[in-house]
Amino acid sequence: MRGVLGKSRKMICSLLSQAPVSPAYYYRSSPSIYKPKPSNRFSWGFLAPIPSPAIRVFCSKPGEVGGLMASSVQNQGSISYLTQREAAEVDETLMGPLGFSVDQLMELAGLSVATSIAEVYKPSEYNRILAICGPGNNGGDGLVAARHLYHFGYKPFVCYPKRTQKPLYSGLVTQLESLSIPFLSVDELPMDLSKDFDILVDAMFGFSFHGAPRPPFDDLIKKLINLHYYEQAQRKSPVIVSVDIPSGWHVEEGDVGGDGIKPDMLVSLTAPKLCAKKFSGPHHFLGGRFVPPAIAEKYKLQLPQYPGMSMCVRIGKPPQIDISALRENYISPEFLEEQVEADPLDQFRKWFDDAMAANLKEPNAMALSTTGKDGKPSSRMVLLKGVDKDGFVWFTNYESQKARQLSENPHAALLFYWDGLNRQVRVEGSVEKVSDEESEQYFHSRPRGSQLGAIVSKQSTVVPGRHVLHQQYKELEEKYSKESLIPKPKYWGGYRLKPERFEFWQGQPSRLHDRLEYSPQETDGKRVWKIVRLAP
Ligand SMILES: NC(=O)C1=CN([C@@H]2O[C@H](COP(=O)(O)OP(=O)(O)OC[C@H]3O[C@@H](n4cnc5c(N)ncnc54)[C@H](OP(=O)(O)O)[C@@H]3O)[C@@H](O)[C@H]2O)[C@H](O)CC1
Ligand SMILES: Cc1cc2nc3c(=O)[nH]c(=O)nc-3n(C[C@H](O)[C@H](O)[C@H](O)COP(=O)(O)O)c2cc1C
Ligand SMILES: Cc1ncc(COP(=O)(O)O)c(C=O)c1O
Ligand SMILES: [K+]
Repeated sequence: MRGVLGKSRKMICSLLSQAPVSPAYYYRSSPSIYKPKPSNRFSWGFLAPIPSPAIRVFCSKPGEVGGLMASSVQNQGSISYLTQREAAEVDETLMGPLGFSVDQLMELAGLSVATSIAEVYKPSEYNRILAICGPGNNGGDGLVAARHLYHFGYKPFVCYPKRTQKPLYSGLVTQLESLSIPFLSVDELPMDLSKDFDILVDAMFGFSFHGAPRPPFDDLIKKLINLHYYEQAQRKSPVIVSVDIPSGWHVEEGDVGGDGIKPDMLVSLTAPKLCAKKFSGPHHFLGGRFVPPAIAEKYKLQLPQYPGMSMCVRIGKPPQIDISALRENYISPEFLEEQVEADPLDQFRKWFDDAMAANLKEPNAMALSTTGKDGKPSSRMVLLKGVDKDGFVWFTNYESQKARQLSENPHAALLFYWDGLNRQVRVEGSVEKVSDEESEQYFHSRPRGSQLGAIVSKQSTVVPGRHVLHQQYKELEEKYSKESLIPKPKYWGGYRLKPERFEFWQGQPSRLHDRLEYSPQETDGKRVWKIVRLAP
């Protein structure tokens, strides 16, 4: 089967560098979550999937995103809590026999704080951040977090009233100044923080706090406490994110008098401290993904698994989900008629290259919708395995539901959704089977396991149990030793959709999306594509 482009990824990326905007300009108000770089070579016709961590998020109110699910959700009862002495000991061990420097730990701790914030609070709704940094390492975490949050697209400010000239800290200050991040003195802070900031990062004190807060931190802590009364008066107030310990709380007994700050988020570092048991805010995260087994064993740490490559993990359950508030506010470059390719296939290739360059997961995954003679539509995901001037190709079982419907009604719709770029592409047309040669060639290009799977699976029929499939698979594995050719089943092969309509959709703010439709017109006996803009 001929693919259309045999371009290497390098060539595609260099093409992209001439593109008016790079994928980085496509902006969803969703947090920047690290995605691994793809390792697979890319060429048209045979596209390999790109692994990336499965991350699902839920939100609880406009602009607020819940948190990581799956293995990160733990019953808080099974979590360990460190005493103040244990916390100090762990740090000493990490920075002594275990070879870490305080710079490294502070960098990782600050990054954990920033990623925890980004998991929950979208920069489009919670953009202005004030990091209040104390005189010790907790303050250093705050300085590091401010720098990362700047690069995540937030607008950070820093209040760092008691500075030390230690190179580590003055270096952090220089880094922030080089980004023109404003430093505000205590006197420069507004009396009422609620109007000027969306997030307050409490990086004043960590596990070395003791006694009563001394100036100027006593007043700063009071400012944060007062916000709680605004909240009670139903006034919008900034969320408070406490680093490691809610400042002013007793490191072990917590908010002893009950009149301390009430953070919305607590980012415990390395492991939660005893005071975290008294934390009742909606978002408790763990950061500091550097705990070696020696420490975990010594302190019998029970901690949630970090998912994928994430630098933070939620402790406990995300807050109740308000599904109606689940939305992204798409911000993208405008998509204009004068910019697009005359041939929709060229336009598709351009957008597909962008999706590949943006490292989106399986950009060749598409929803395939079919309808049989009963007029009842059905949809499912399939993988695009080739596209050229003749059409869009996928492979499947010729006795499945989709196959039955296509035999009754040989028309279908394809839908690509490239979320990282706020884009969807719709392709509709008539469908026919590809040649046996194409099916044979593709079938034998698949991993042997997939070939055996295709034989085993009477796709879309009822099976008594998964063990039946696995037993049959095992028998076939023995039957077809490593070298022998696995015969393609007659009931397996490809389909090609010959496009009769395309629509390219680019998400825009306020739902005023760009939609450009291509439909075929006969002009002087030639088929040309007419391009119109559809209302969003
Ligand atoms: N393992 C990790 O993930 C790492 C976490 N880190 C962070 O470091 C803090 C602990 O840092 P440390 O410097 O030991 O302590 P603090 O940041 O809590 O603060 C110490 C300074 O605060 C002063 N202090 C103490 N009590 C008061 C008070 N009541 N009023 C005013 N000032 C106070 C204290 O002064 P002293 O005179 O008491 O010495 C210090 O100047 C930990 O919690 C993490 O956030 C690191 O990043 C390393 C890795
Ligand atoms: C991302 C993804 C890609 C898929 N790709 C294919 C494919 O290329 N071919 C296929 O037969 N099934 C594929 N499937 C499985 C189909 O979604 C579906 O379960 C199966 O084809 C049966 O559909 P049917 O009963 O409607 O025919 C894929 C599923 C997912 C989630
Ligand atoms: C059941 C099934 N058949 C076929 C395919 C086509 O893809 P591949 O050849 O890469 O397995 C897929 C892909 O997910 C699939 O799930
Ligand atoms: K703190």
